[in-house]
Amino acid sequence: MAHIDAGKTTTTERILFYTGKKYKLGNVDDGTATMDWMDQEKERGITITSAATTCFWRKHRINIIDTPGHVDFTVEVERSLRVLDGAIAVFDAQAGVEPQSETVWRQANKYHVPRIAFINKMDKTGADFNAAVQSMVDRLFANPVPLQIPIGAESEFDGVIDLVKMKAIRWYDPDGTEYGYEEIPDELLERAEEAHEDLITHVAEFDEEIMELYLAGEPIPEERLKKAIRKGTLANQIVPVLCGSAFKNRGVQPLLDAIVDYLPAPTDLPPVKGIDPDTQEEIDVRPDENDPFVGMAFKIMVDPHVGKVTFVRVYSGSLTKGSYVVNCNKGIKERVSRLLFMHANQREEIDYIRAGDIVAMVGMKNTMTGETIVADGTRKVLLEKIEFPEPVISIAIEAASKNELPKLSKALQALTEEDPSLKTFVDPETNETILSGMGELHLEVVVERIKREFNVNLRVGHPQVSYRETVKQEATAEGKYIRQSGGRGQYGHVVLKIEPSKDGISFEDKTAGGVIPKEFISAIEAGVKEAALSGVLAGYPMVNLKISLLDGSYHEVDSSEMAFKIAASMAFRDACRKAKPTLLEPIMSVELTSPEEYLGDLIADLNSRRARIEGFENKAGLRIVKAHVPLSELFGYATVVRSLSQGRATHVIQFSHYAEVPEKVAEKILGS
Ligand SMILES: Nc1nc2c(ncn2[C@@H]2O[C@H](COP(=O)(O)OP(=O)(O)OP(=O)(O)O)[C@@H](O)[C@H]2O)c(=O)[nH]1
Repeated sequence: MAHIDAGKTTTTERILFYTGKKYKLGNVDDGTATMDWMDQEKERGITITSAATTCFWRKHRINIIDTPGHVDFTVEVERSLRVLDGAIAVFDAQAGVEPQSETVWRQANKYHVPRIAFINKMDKTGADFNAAVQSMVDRLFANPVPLQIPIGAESEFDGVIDLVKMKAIRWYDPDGTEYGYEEIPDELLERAEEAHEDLITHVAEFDEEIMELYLAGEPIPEERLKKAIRKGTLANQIVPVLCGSAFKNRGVQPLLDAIVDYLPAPTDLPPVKGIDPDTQEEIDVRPDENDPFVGMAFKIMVDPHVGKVTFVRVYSGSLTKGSYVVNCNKGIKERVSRLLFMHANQREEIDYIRAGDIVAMVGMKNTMTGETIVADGTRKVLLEKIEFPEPVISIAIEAASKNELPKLSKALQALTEEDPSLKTFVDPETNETILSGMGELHLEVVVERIKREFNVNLRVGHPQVSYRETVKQEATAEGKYIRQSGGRGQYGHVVLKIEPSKDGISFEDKTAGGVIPKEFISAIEAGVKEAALSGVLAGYPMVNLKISLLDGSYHEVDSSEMAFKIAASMAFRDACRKAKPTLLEPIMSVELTSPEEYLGDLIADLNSRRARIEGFENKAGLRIVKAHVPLSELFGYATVVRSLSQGRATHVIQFSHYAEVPEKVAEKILGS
């Protein structure tokens, strides 16, 4: 995981090369990287989807997911961190911690994922190992502990010093396959000894035995030190730091050693908590092959050769191909016809999987990302869902001719199944198909895929902001849906209160004494939630509402779920109109990095975009500006930054929060 361009894909490629899964070195720059298999990834030189792959090192199986660095594809990072047990955070030795690394670091914190840091690009001009490590402290509040220091930097970079073994490691051929341990060069001995002592004092903070040995001035055996580093890493108390240059084939084998030595095996982890969907009781899901099978689907992909595959992390038990599983979220049975290990763009058929594996399943039809599957006939378990952010930006698309409509709908179904941050719907007013996603690049990539992979000619509108609606005060309203025109009538009657809340939409039944029979309450809730999908101001989805059902009445014969649903929707819309409805817009956090001389112009420009400047920082001779800016003001921003700074400023935009649209601006949006 890392910021865009830190070198994740290059590092992963090297790992595949040295572990023997690939016989030729692939490069991102000439489009031969195996991990970036989608055409657009090769053309754009970025990772878009995260491919899962398996390799072996020192008799350990390592499952790797190479994640994208661009903010528009954070869902890939989110789901990968949700199912992986450890992470390598790759940093650029010259740039240090960059904005997107902060985001992924927070995501890894959320899932308590132990990490190792790899300071890559030690060969690059301006590479500075110590500054990069310090930036982990300053910007990530991490506790980095170097296990290596570099020998030289920039074009002089020539290997690393292993502070655990207290040896130098040097590589002897351009491919980096031959390497060996040597004595530490004299001129670096003093620095290495200081760094070694630093390592020990760090580890001694949480390992008493090492503290005692250290205080007594006794040598600490290598194995003992490694054990302590492993303990600290697993407990997320320290982050071991290594360095190298993936591009120049230096430093990757020790990184593989560190994965084996310091990152957890599935069996090192505490049981995962699940719940029984029927009784809501908590269940411990243990990483034990002999327990019943429990797995989580975390990615759906259409593989060009095998068709639809579902990537599953196995948390417990084992499964053979051809077995039936039960999807506990949907209560349906699915058959797993084939099991595959994916090696980037190749696949290996297997018969049997077990706890800890990450595997591609073929045959499941209805299981979606984030759903739990168990072996048929065993206890049901629900694992915690994966959270995905809401899309903030939309475009209208249209098939160029009617004949292409079936292909378009097939494309949309496949792509939304694959990508939970992509939403699509038909605008009832204009009849246009709307695609909503995380950013301009995200939607651009999706549109290209529809054109190329599904062969649909498309007309594409301009990007639009996904607004939301909410209310500013409390209001109560009544909804009656009563029809008595011969035969069986309709009778639904509810009184609802709505009020602003912090997030989401919640519904509570506050009626007592059966004024409305239980079986209609869920129809009322469904009616309210459906109505909330399009707000009363301009039809945008409503958020941040608490809805209470206060009162109502029913009719012995005429009441039906449908009648209550309609009554609820009427009451809800009426209450919203009374409760000061208001428009919300997505606010993005923008981080600009620029040489001082362009700062004035860039800030003046930001101010013209309703920006709120949050602060300034200095880093490596550059100025960093942090600001909050409404998304509607940011279309085409990249071009402006480029021209105002002669291409020398860079920026990162990511979603921050929703905020009320100022009245003047809202009038314009609603009037249009
Ligand atoms: N000098 C130098 N360049 C490197 C090194 N590693 C990677 N690069 C270059 O940095 C660029 C980005 O590398 P990638 O491996 O695509 O980076 P990434 O982190 O996977 O990028 P995204 O997937 O798009 O987020 C490419 O041009 C690489 O050749 C390195 O060790 N030294």
